[in-house]
Amino acid sequence: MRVVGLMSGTSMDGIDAALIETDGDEVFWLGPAVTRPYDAATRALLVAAMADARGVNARTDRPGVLGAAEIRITDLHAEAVRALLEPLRLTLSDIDLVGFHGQTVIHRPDARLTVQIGAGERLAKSLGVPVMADFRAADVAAGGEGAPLVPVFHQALARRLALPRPVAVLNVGGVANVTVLDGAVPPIACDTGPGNALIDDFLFARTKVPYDADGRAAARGTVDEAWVGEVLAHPFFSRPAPKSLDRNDFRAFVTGRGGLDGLSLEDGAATLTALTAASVATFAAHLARPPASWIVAGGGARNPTLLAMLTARLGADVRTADAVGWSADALEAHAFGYLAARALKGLPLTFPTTTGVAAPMTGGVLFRPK
Ligand SMILES: Nc1ncnc2c1ncn2[C@@H]1O[C@H](COP(=O)(O)OP(=O)(O)OP(=O)(O)O)[C@@H](O)[C@H]1O
Ligand SMILES: CC(=O)N[C@H]1[C@@H]2OC[C@@H](O2)[C@@H](O)[C@@H]1O[C@H](C)C(=O)O
Repeated sequence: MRVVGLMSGTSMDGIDAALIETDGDEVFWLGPAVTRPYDAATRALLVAAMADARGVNARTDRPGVLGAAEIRITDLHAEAVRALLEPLRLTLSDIDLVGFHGQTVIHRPDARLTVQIGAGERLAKSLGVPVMADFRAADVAAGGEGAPLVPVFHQALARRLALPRPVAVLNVGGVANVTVLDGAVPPIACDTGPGNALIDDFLFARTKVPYDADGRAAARGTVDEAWVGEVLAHPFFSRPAPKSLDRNDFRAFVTGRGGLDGLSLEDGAATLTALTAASVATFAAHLARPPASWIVAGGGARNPTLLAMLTARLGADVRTADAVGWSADALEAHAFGYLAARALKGLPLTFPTTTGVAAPMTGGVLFRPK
């Protein structure tokens, strides 16, 4: 199948669209990708939608601006698909399926609630292509964490890699999540803690620049190790996998810990970057067999200061997804193309060791164009 995967992650920076060829088991081709950044108005609408989402009790509730945000992002996803295909001289009739993650606005697996806005039916109608959406709902309804979903894709990709095992694939988006692959054993996976979200928020509050470009501010700063240690004392970090996070959970991690107000821009950025690296190292320290090789994807792979801190704190080989022939920027979009193909075939997406669901299960909701 030739599938377009679509991801709009917790950083709310835009939409990634990527082509993939797969039968839902093997990955035959990781194709080209595009990123369509959100404009300021869309980002503001999503921030407002996330605030309104706190009033959601059922998956179908759309209070406040949620309904408007859902239509806006659905139409932007349709544009992203067209923008991906046009330069490749492909048309929509060349595409078998679209995997549409949508935008997470609330994730509370403890309350069996996770909502990704994005109207599958509207997208299928607009594109004239079947759309697989709502990937997390079935797992959460069955008592799973609903995240991470990418481990089964990491496992398929890593089969071909000649790297010392165990291999860990670390995605550093707004939230960071990891998959540990160790031979035939099912992958162990979970969210590890903050990825870039706290760094982004801190940089924006201080400078109105939305992220620490190339980790430059952090590279000049000194880490407040005591603060990092205090945050890591939060029970989330010692809880064994599986476990997942909502972007809003981070507030609880840092509240009441003195904040970083007294630190310079550089020291604050260094401390938050170290927190991301240290939370990954804390996870690794709890494993029976710590990974020998780490592959880093997501926006964090572009941050050399973070990569250096990960190398230092993990004491293992750390390389980027690009360095092993994958795409650090498009890996999640590729993943949702792969997951869509699996879901179409009824193959499992989630497992007891990835989301804590009782038995392997498939997911996704298929929308056919009328
Ligand atoms: N050159 C760079 N230097 C430092 N950080 C960068 C760079 N490029 C991207 N980033 C970081 O990566 C973030 C975007 O990462 P990514 O697109 O992987 O997140 P996401 O997919 O939205 O999140 P998630 O995986 O949590 O859903 C940006 O917000 C920024 O913090
Ligand atoms: C609820 C939700 O959208 N979670 C995202 C988020 O962003 C990163 C991390 O937290 C991960 O668990 C998940 O996305 C990836 C793609 C996943 O499900 O594998």
